[in-house]
Amino acid sequence: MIKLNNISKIFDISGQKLTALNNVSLHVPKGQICGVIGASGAGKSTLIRCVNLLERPTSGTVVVDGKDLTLLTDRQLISERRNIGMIFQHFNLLSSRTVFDNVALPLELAGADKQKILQKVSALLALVGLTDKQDVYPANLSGGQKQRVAIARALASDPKVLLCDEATSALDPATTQSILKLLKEINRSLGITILLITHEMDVVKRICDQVAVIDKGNLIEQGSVSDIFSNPKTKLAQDFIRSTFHVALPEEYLNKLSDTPTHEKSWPIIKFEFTGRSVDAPLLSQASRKYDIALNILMSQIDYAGGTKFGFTVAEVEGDEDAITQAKIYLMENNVRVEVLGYVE
Ligand SMILES: Nc1ncnc2c1ncn2[C@@H]1O[C@H](COP(=O)(O)OP(=O)(O)OP(=O)(O)O)[C@@H](O)[C@H]1O
Repeated sequence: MIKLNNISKIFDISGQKLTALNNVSLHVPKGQICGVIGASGAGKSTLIRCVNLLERPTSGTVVVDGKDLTLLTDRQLISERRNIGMIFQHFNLLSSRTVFDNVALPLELAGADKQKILQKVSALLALVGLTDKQDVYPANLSGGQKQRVAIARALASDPKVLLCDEATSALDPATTQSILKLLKEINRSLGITILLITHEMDVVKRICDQVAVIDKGNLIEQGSVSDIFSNPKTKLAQDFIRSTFHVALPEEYLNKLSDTPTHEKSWPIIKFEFTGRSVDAPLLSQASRKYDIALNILMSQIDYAGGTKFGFTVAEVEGDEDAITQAKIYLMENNVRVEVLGYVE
């Protein structure tokens, strides 16, 4: 549905060339949700803006629903853009218009009659759960409600594609979850293809089918969410996945932690990280039994993304030094990442 072929975008800033996108190719099949993740300045906004030619690529082609947008006249482009809805981090609602009138705007611009507008806007407000807010002005809405209005407005022209530019970055975690749920519902019920950009792997984990990692204008890794989560190849992808887990040891342990064992009963605190490649078996119990070591679990977070189980467990490991080494080797052989965080008495 979306095909970016060898897109490059070079900005000219007072004679200085800045390559924001370097030969990027991305294909999002119909009905899929694809997330592009990257750090600040990586080129995410430029990439998503190239899809509806808000930003015209310096080279490469943009094909949406079989049409190469780079070949269209301005007039044809305006018409084709009706197929591509877009929502933004800061909602971009018109403050002088009510909720109803904001959603009605694209229909008015397309010359729809009053009856059609009433019917369509009412249905969209019901879809996003804002029927009771139709006469309210944006200033009197919460961030989540504003984004719902923006989603309804983006859907008014029955787009085939929805572009989401950091759509949840200005929202608190609970509201983020509710907006992501709404986007997933829209994707499923209306079959809309979604391309979103984000700097949070949590967003990708929640709703995406595919993910692409962008770094300094280059797409350095892409694939299905389950593939990338189970076998991230680049350090950046690994770091993004790790960032979805928060290793926060209890204060008491942090204060007692030293880099080296201080005496013979100084036990290691070990982080065991499970990826999709880890053998799906009770590995920690097996290691504990096999090598006669005791695991005092301090924290554990296991999650699923794209059907893959991953996460980590942090434990104080008590036992003979050789036994602990053997257990570590056993776990590593089963694709568990093992990291000694320090030692406690
Ligand atoms: N209109 C522009 N003119 C000149 N340079 C630009 C323009 N838009 C973006 N850039 C530059 O292109 C690079 C990529 O910017 P972009 O906004 O796409 O990154 P991003 O990943 O979306 O970052 P953020 O998450 O901070 O929004 C940056 O170095 C930025 O300064």
